[in-house]
Amino acid sequence: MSGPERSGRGTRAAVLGAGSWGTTFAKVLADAGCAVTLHARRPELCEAITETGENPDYLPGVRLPRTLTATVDAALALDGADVVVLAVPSQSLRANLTAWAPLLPPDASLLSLMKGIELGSTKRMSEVICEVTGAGPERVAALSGPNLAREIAEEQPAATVIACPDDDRATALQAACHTPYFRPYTNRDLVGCELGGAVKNVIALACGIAEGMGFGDNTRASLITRGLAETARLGTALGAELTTFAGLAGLGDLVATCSSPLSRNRTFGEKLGRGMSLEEVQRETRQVAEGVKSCRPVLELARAHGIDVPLTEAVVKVCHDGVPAQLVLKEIMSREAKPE
Ligand SMILES: NC(=O)C1=CN([C@@H]2O[C@H](COP(=O)(O)OP(=O)(O)OC[C@H]3O[C@@H](n4cnc5c(N)ncnc54)[C@H](O)[C@@H]3O)[C@@H](O)[C@H]2O)C=CC1
Ligand SMILES: O=C(CO)COP(=O)(O)O
Repeated sequence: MSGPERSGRGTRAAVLGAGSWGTTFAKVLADAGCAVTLHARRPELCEAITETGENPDYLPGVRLPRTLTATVDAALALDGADVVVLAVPSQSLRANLTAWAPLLPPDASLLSLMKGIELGSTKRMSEVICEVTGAGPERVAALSGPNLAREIAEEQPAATVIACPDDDRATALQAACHTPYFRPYTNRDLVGCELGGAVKNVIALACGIAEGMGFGDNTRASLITRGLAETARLGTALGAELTTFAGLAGLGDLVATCSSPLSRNRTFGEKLGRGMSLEEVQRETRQVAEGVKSCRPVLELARAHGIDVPLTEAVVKVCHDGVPAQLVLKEIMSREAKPE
């Protein structure tokens, strides 16, 4: 593996989705030496990025590399791309990708940045990508890890995982985004990495709810640890490797998201824990908090495989069934006593 200095040189990348993570990752790719085009939906955002060299809506104050260009034209962004990065909210992937699929270069690697499970189908994002585009699984990868966008945009050091069943593609993607501040590892366990990313958002909601109810570090550590246990139970039932959950896409991401005030999921949960209704919190939330929608398909997946996921169940009750957090807490704490 080459060093991080410009190891992406010669790679053309299209990033579809100019929100906080799409824009940040476009910067990472450009800093690694790739030629990057960022696709945004709104012309006024494209203009602002082009004119000011910043994304004022999602990353105010962060200078974007001059080599990064923005466009509303998806065909232009995708023309000649070796790497296509998908960075839209999970529940909007299918509709967006249906429009983009005819424009995808035939051999491009398709890299998902998304951390969610599709409502209705209970599919992981890589499964949706294969289904909509007809791409073979070897072309599809997911990037996941403790990667709060704002910190990475500020070039604070962090590591991540690129999961892909094809080793050569994983290594090429690793080179394309390796910078002095962003260190990607490869992994073959796509199921485990995607599931870790999706379920940690649900557990981060639980941590936020606990925070909003006034509880401290013991509660959060208990939720993180038992949350990891239920993620690993579900993941291994779906074919993931147990060791993935001890890695960056498991424990790493869970710790970062559950602890950080930058996390949208944790912040969303905190407002619920303080007594706001789902609708009230949704009204004042501009960016996506994936766990709010993904908690239901995660629970559905768990039930279909006979796996006990009490924390996910608790989050579904608070978010969608209108059960007061105090009552859900009482239920969780009085579950049957058992060995760890
Ligand atoms: N922000 C972060 O720190 C990280 C986010 N992620 C994941 O990356 C994915 C994208 O997240 P962000 O960029 O943070 O989201 P965001 O809410 O900041 O931006 C979403 C982007 O998708 C676009 N979009 C396209 N179709 C849309 C639709 N139908 N509804 C709403 N927006 C639509 C929006 O215009 C916007 O550019 C999510 O799955 C998230 O979990 C993963 C790691 C870090
Ligand atoms: O996935 C993330 C960090 O790795 C971002 O978490 P939030 O979506 O909760 O902000």
